[in-house]
Amino acid sequence: MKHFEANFDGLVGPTHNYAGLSFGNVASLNNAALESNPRAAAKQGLQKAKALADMGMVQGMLAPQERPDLYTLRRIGFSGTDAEVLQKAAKEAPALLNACCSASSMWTANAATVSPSADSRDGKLHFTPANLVDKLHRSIEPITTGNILQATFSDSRFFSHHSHLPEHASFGDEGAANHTRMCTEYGHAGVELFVYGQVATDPSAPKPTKYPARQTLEASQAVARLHQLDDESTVFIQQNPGVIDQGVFHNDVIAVGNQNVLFYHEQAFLDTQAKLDEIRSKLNTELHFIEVPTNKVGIQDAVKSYLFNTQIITLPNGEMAIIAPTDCQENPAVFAYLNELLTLNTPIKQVLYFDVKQSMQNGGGPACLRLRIAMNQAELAAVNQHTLMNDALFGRLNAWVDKHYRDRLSVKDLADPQLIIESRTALDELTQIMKLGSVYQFQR
Ligand SMILES: NCCC[C@H](NC(=O)CCC(=O)O)C(=O)O
Repeated sequence: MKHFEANFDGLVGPTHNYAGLSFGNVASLNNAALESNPRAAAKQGLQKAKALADMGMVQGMLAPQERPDLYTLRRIGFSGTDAEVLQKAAKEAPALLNACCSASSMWTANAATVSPSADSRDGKLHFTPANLVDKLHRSIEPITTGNILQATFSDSRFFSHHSHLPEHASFGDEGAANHTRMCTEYGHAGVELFVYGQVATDPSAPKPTKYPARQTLEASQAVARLHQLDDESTVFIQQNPGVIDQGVFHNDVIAVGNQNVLFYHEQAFLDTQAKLDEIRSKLNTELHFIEVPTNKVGIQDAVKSYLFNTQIITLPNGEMAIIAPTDCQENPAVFAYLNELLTLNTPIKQVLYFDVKQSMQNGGGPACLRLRIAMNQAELAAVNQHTLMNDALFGRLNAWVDKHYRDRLSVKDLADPQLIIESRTALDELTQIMKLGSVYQFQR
């Protein structure tokens, strides 16, 4: 049966804004208080998704979440009408209001960890929504994420959905941003790499000192157990704490894999050589470990340009391409490296640049915007077909964005009660376009 890797991109929500919510994420902090353009953000994401579909890739979209999150605001004691809840929160706890308004679910690399059926003992495709406990504004995502994933991958003959891990720092889980998979063919058993930032149950183990390590080994191991993966098909790698302290808040800011290619910075991991040997022993095939040295691209350039937050995709002709943000073109060291990479006799034969600056300004590159799902033809046929990108969906979603989204939004606009009405009207219509049913609380 045919098998391939699908990308499901997060549709940017109507409240996309810059609130400086992510300590340890340099772009989020540096761009706090910048005015955003939700309409442009959504359209940049749609352009990238459509371009991949046009290249013959399987491309889907995942719906955004309902924001402002009035349920959380009520849960923490703000009462009255919707408008009163917003006004009181804006006055008494503006930082909490900001956290309840983020469109951060757009970064679907953090929505969940996904293991394909080829790797799991029960032969099903497994999903575990990430609990995202390290950041308040993201910790309110997993329940609705689970609803959206179940509405998109609903057929229980093929798909197995788990609940998110316990909501405690010991199980800090950021989903696929800290997970990559190596394989020969997408439909054959591969090796799943789980990259963690700290060991929660061992206080003496290495960890960053300045910024948080969002992913724990305990969380990664729990996901591997839930997904029925064997020791032989998993490798657990610790991220270098030193790079977390320089702004590498997820592994996908410093490494990315596709099939038999692992593209990573020389400083990305601890015990690099031993871990590469382990991958080699567990995946017996020709592997391309493309290590980028510090003297060619420093950590600051990697973080600023998001060289590793690129998507490496296998095109229908079998060649690989890198989908990079235009920020990589604008950084001389990174641009020179990417041009050199194309001459290095690796499977990567082209680099395509996309403007995703609205997302980049919050620390999300092309890879953050997508959730990868390796699947086969039968599984694809079981997916909600109204979520799959094609000319019709692209047209409908662009028209939907034009109709409902603002072209500027600043943090002070988040208390505007009109924004809730606009957002709910838009999402209600979206659930009809994508035939999702009632995934949002306001619809239940
Ligand atoms: N995978 C990319 C995730 C980026 C995301 N940024 C944010 O949430 C920034 C939100 C803000 O600051 O308004 C994060 O850090 O988790």
